Amino acid sequence: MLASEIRTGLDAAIWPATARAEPDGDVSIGGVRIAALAARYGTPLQILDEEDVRGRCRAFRDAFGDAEIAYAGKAFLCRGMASLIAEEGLSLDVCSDGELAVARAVRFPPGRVLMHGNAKTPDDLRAALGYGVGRVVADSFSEIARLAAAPDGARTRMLIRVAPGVDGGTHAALTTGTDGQKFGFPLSTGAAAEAVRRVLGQHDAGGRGRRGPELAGLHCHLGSQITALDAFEEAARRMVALLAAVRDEHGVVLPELDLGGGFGVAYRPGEAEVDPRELGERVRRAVREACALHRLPVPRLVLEPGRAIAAHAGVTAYRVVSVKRAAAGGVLVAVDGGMSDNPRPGLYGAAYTVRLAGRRGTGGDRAATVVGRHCEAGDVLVRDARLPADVRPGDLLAVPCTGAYHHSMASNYNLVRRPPVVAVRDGRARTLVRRETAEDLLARDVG
Ligand SMILES: Cc1ncc(COP(=O)(O)O)c(C=O)c1O
Ligand SMILES: N[C@@H](CCCC[NH3+])C(=O)O
Repeated sequence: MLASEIRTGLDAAIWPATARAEPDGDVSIGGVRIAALAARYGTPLQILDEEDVRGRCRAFRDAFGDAEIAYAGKAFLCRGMASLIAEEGLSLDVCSDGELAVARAVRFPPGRVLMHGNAKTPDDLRAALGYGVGRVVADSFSEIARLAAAPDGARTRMLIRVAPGVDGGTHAALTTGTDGQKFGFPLSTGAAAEAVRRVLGQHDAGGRGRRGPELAGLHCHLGSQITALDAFEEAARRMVALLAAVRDEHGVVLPELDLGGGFGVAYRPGEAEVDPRELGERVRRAVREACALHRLPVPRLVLEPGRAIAAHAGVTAYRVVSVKRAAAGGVLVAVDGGMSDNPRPGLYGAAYTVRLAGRRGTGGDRAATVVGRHCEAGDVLVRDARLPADVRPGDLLAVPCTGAYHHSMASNYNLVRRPPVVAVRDGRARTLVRRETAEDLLARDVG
């Protein structure tokens, strides 16, 4: 056991920073016990450790010096989270007018908002330009033309999203830096250089000064849940080479280089995870060295971590509804949530750990599969789990590392109501997002 594990009784690499195993078998987070939270808010319940989020924001800021750290809101966004991100001095990456509406609701500083998306709708762009976001990350030639033609277009700043042809070795559905996927302008085909040409070509058209947005720099994002640091280094080198090619062709030194996010986290003990400090050292060194090679000034870096900020802060508490003996041995433990609050096992084969909370189990552990309540045989939350032999209906189970891409990807499948998100800190809990009600479900059903 690691020293940290002995101190908290939990694997610190998996559980939130303030999580503690209590002597009676319960788990507390932010000084509040899961059993107390479940009694007050019901289950399923998504718990967010505020200290954990803040600590990870600071770790990224410390690791990257004067770089801009933009939290990727797609991982988990609500007003409380946006405020916390703003307080910690991070910027915010949004990818829809819906995410922007949340930023707007807390008056997130517009200059620190980046708008992404491979298919931004007219509403997305209107909202971005209307709010005066700091950068729009252009993803297609038609978007470049639309921005040039937009009434507010000339007042915004733009990054061009490049697919640098680097494979981060993650799940195919999460790979976004290679050729042949839908995001960005491929480097290999010359499309990225052509995108730069189009934007800069608008600037001196007819000697009338700049039409369309100012080109602030280049962007790439290799994908998500990547742990190979050499992939980020290689992308940095290729992107700096493109910055140098832009300088050589146009005489323009672009000031910003956004290397995206995608930093992988450990969901289970022993899994690899990106250490922000090591990432910062290696990526900054790769950029510095590439800039020296090309005799370029070092651009201002932007990083966009989503999962690495939010994942570990989240724990989902479920109530056991039934326990069945499984034909293949062990037990099937069915809980009151499932693929509607965590679609990741079904989508990516994602694996989790689970633990009994609220009491101490007896009789040793046995093999268990934790399944959800939905009408699909594939609604499995945790495979290959081990749970106390006496686990029974009414028990609480806690699944760690559910802070990113859980609430944000939750659905109403089977018209199940989405769970609340409750932030905990210093012995207090506060609702960030309340539980959905039957009235909520019926509110849009106007037929
Ligand atoms: C453009 C962009 N930036 C940042 C992220 C955040 O990724 P992650 O949550 O893996 O850090 C994503 C999602 O993969 C993205 O599409
Ligand atoms: N939804 C994915 C991550 C997608 C990243 C967004 N660009 C996941 O849960 O792992």
